[in-house]
Formats: sequence, C-alpha cells, structure tokens
Amino acid sequence: MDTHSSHLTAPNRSRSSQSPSPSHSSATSSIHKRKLQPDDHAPPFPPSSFSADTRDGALTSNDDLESISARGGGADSDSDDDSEAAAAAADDSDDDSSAMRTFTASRLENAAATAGGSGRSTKLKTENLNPTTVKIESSECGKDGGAQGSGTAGPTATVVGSSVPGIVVKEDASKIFTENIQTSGAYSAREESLKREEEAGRLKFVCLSNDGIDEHMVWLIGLKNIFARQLPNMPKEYIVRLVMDRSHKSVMVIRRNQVVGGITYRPYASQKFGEIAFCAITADEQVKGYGTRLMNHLKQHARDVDGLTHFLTYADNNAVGYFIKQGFTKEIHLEKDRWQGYIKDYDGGILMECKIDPNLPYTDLSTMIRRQRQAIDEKIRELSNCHIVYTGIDFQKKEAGIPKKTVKVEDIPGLREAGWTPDQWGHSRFRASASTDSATNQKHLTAFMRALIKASF
Ligand SMILES: CC(=O)SCCNC(=O)CCNC(=O)[C@H](O)C(C)(C)COP(=O)(O)OP(=O)(O)OC[C@H]1O[C@@H](n2cnc3c(N)ncnc32)[C@H](O)[C@@H]1OP(=O)(O)O
Repeated sequence: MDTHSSHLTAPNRSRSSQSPSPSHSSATSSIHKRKLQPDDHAPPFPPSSFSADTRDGALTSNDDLESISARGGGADSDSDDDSEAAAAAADDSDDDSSAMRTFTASRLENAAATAGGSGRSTKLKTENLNPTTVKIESSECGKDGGAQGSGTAGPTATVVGSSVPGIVVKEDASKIFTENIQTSGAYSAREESLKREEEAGRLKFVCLSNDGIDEHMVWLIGLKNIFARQLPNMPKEYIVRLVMDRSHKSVMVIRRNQVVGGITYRPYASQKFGEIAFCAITADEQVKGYGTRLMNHLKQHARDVDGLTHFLTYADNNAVGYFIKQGFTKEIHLEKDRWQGYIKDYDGGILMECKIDPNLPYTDLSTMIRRQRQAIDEKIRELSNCHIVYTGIDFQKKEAGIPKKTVKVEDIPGLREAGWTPDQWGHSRFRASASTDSATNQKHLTAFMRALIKASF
C-alpha cells in the first residue's frame, strides 16, 4: 500500500476568491462543493510529522513555483496566488493539527496491517521534504504511471492528439463555435471547431507532469491557479501538491501559450484505472466545449499511453451533469478490489465512474458521427425519396377566402411518388365525413384524430 501514499495532506481551508461560472452559476456555490473529507479516523501518521509534512511540502512547492513564475515571465495573471498560497501555508501552521488526510476505511486497515503508521509517516515526510527529487515517486510512476519512460527520469510532456504548435493573434470564438452547428448538431459542431483549431496550431492539448522544464512548470502553475479559483473549497496547498506530484499527470488546454483549463489525474497502471483529482476550465471559457474536448483527449491518452480502462472521480454535486455528459455514471461497475483503498474520499462529492471504450476514436468523434450520419442518410435515400423537394403548391386565394382553383389531393406533387393512393384508409374515411355538415365534420375529425393518437401509442 505504500505505493499509494502520495495523496498528500493539506489543511481544510476555505477560500473566498471564487469565480462564478458564467452559465452554471451554481457550479461554484460553496455549499455544494466537494471538500477534503474531515478525517474521523485517527491520522495514519503522528501529528508532529504530519504538521512538518504539510508545511514543508507546501512551502517547498510554492518556493519552487514562485521562482519558476518569475523566470517564466508571468504567463499567469493569478501569480499572486502562489505567494498567497505559500504565505497561507505558513500561516496555517496552527491548523496543522486539524489538517485532514483522509483515507478510505479499507485503506486505513490495509495500511495498518501492512506498512504500519510510522512507515507511511516516514515516506510521506520524505516525499514532501523534496517532492521533486524523491526516487520512490519516480519508481512509483514507473509502476503506476505506465508508459512514462524510465522510473527515475522525470516524466516528459506529451502533446495529446494531432496539434501543430503556433500562436494566434486574434480569433473569433463565436464563429468557431456556431458556424457548423446547423449541419452537425451542437456536440459535433463544437468538437469539429476545436479540432480545426488544433490542426491550425491555435490550440493544443498536452499531457505532462512535473518534469522541471520551465514552460511546463509555468503551465502547471497556470492550471493550479485555475483549480484554486474554480474549486474554492479545495485547499490551495493540497491542489499545488497534487498538481506538482510526479505520480499525477495533467492534461491541459493551451491557447496562445496560456492555460485555459485542465484535468489532473493519477493513473494507477497496475489497477488499470485513473483517479481524476481536479477538473476545471477558466471561468470565461466555460461551456464552449473545452471541457468535453479535454475529457476526450484525456480518455484517449489514458487508454493509449497509460493502458487504463476506467476513470473514477468524486464529482462536485454541481458538476455531476457535466460528468454524465462525458459518459460517467453514478453506478460503479469496476470491481471494488481494483479501486477501494486507492482513491481519496471527498465530502459533498459523488463517486462516479467512466469506462473507457477500447476502440472509440475519442479525439475524432465528430468525424465518426459525421460518417455515421452520412451512412444513415444514404440508406434513407435508398429506401425513400423523402429527400426530393418539390416546388410549392399555388394556394393563392380570392378575397372571400376561396381558392382560385381547387387542388386535388392526388395532384399534390410528390404525394403519389411517396406511395399514396386515393383509396388509402385514412383518406377515404376522412373524405366520407367531409361531405356532411360542419358539426358532423368536426365530430368525425375528432374521432379520426383520437384514432390516430391511439394508433401511435
Ligand atoms: C473532480 C472535479 O474536479 S469536480 C469539479 C468540476 N469542476 C468545476 O465544477 C469547476 C467549475 N466548472 C468548470 O470548470 C467547467 O464548467 C467544467 C470543467 C465542469 C466543464 O467544462 P466546460 O468547458 O464548461 O464544458 P463543456 O463546454 O464541454 O460542456 C459540456 C456539456 O456539459 C454541460 N456542463 C458544463 N458544466 C456543467 C455543470 N457544472 N453542470 C451541468 N452541466 C454542465 C454543458 O452545458 C455542456 O452541455 P451540452 O453538451 O448539452 O451543451
């Protein structure tokens, strides 16, 4: 169980600087936000080492991050957050005794039965004293991180999907997202537009972890800041630790060299599942399809590179709708022994699962959908001529409302071609009633419509 000990601890600190989601305002309501679960259990390591671990880890991370931010030229408008996080971590030392590191019950039991509290404490402390160089993290990455290259070398960044690097000066977002909505449906339209942006090099999706490369570190800090704003009930120290933890990976959306959002997850290669720790898109770019495309890139990468078959996450109550649209379910089908004791519990969240399809072209779903539409359309054309559009009927009326000329039903263009014949049951019945007075006519019409409704059920 030692391999899972890099879930790091942070004090449960609420934060007031919260950016509301433009169209899902409730998504940022703190009432429904998931929080690190208060630990009712005894901590798995002594409070003293726990305190040192929390403070040192946060400070180390933030010290590193600040210097990186400075070198990186302030790619992130939220760079204040880093120093704030570091200061907060120091200020929060009083809270350390109440800091929460939550494990599932079975995880606690397993830990006690195998490694014992002190073993975990030592390991956690070691990891956090120097999270960027501890070997055990790398070897763990080799074990659980799947195809990460060698265990000791830092994980390398992967450009996910097909994208060409490049910088765009100006773009018309509304055009991108709406131009082909008529022909392909909203989902496909957004996916296709974003795919085109990727192909043009204006947008890219990368998957990387803490590898010490300046540009990657700047992006990770940008992502950390987005998480801190969008997940206000998550302690910032906890966010920075997981984002910077080398057993976690982050798939990010990068536009004009700026992070738009991302997903941080931990692949458990031996268990073939991944745990999504954080997922967020920056406030003014939400509900434009980035979240969906991000998830599609994540699934493709997790399947093809990490060898995963499932994802699990504790979704915020308010984000459940988003996760459902990404194929997550509240029913957990994954066998418990594959995940129990591995993932972290959160308050106010719902455990959700997503099975990764072994064959779906996740980053090119829109092409697949377009081809399927095309195939169905061709089949319909084979079986019917409903695609033929006839010229309209001349219904010019005189002043009294009487048509200039009576149009016989059988003369309506296309009706016979569609298979209609005058002796058809519905037509004959209605014609029979049409010759009587208006009250009877109405009665017959009502009866006819009732019969129609009945027949359609
Ligand atoms: C494990 C966790 O981290 S849980 C916390 C999740 N993160 C948050 O709640 C932070 C705030 N929210 C966000 O950052 C973003 O809104 C995300 C990540 C939830 C979604 O990203 P977006 O780019 O907005 O998603 P995208 O535009 O692809 O929308 C996909 C669909 O989900 C819907 N959707 C997006 N957010 C939500 C939500 N919070 N609740 C319900 N539905 C949502 C969209 O309306 C869209 O529906 P449609 O396809 O029928 O039009």
